[in-house]
Amino acid sequence: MPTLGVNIDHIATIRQARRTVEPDPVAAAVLAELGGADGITVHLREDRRHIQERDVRLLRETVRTHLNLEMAATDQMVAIALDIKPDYVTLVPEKREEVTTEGGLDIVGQLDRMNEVVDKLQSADIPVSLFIDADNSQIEASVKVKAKFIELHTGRYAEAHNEASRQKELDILAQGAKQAIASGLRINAGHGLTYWNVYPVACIPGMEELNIGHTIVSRAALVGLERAVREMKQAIRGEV
Ligand SMILES: CC(=O)[C@@H](O)[C@H](O)COP(=O)(O)O
Ligand SMILES: NCC(=O)COP(=O)(O)O
Repeated sequence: MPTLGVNIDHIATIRQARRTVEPDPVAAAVLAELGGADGITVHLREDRRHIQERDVRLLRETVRTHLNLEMAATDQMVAIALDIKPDYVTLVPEKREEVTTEGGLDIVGQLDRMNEVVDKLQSADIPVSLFIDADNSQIEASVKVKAKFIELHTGRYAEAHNEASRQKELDILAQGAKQAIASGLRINAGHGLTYWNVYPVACIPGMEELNIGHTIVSRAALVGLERAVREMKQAIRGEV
């Protein structure tokens, strides 16, 4: 079965809603690891809407599993990655106005640039994963640029509205995984996975790691709410 990389971006989203210091993603990473996370994933977006550079620097010091830094393939981000040295980098596409990552990277359309970025990072011993759709030509291009991993974008599978389209998207992911492994790539997957849709993706042969965030942070907010209210009542009574 694949390992679990817990994406803690949306802990930082709550903090940034008030530009305050809580909740701290660094504390969240410790708790995620105590809960069994096999890795910690953060997406340092160019617009810094959630995770901040300070978070990545501190996480580099505190994470005991492995740190996966998701980032756009820009010069600024490459410089940050070379300085902080995460355990691996996942290159992702970014649009400023998007609510969340909308699709996979176009490796085919920017082969030279991807080649350059993958080479810079991997020459510094930072393995690179490319976040792509399970598309034949994008997988071939990922092999050409010599990335160690790809992360299959599971967004379309997650958003499928009925069983038939979900099964169709799952078959596409499984076929992409098969092609990638046969070409020597290692495979991860993520985006939009939930407690209800994760298992079929976890069963795809050769899947190494699933990166999951939003659903875990959402559930944490609900399962932790009763205790949080109880503790505030105690605080009001001067008991904590
Ligand atoms: C690339 C990816 O799937 C994650 O980084 C996800 O996008 C979480 O971050 P956002 O919610 O900011 O998109
Ligand atoms: N790369 C996917 C990821 O890190 C988490 O995505 P999500 O579970 O927050 O949709």
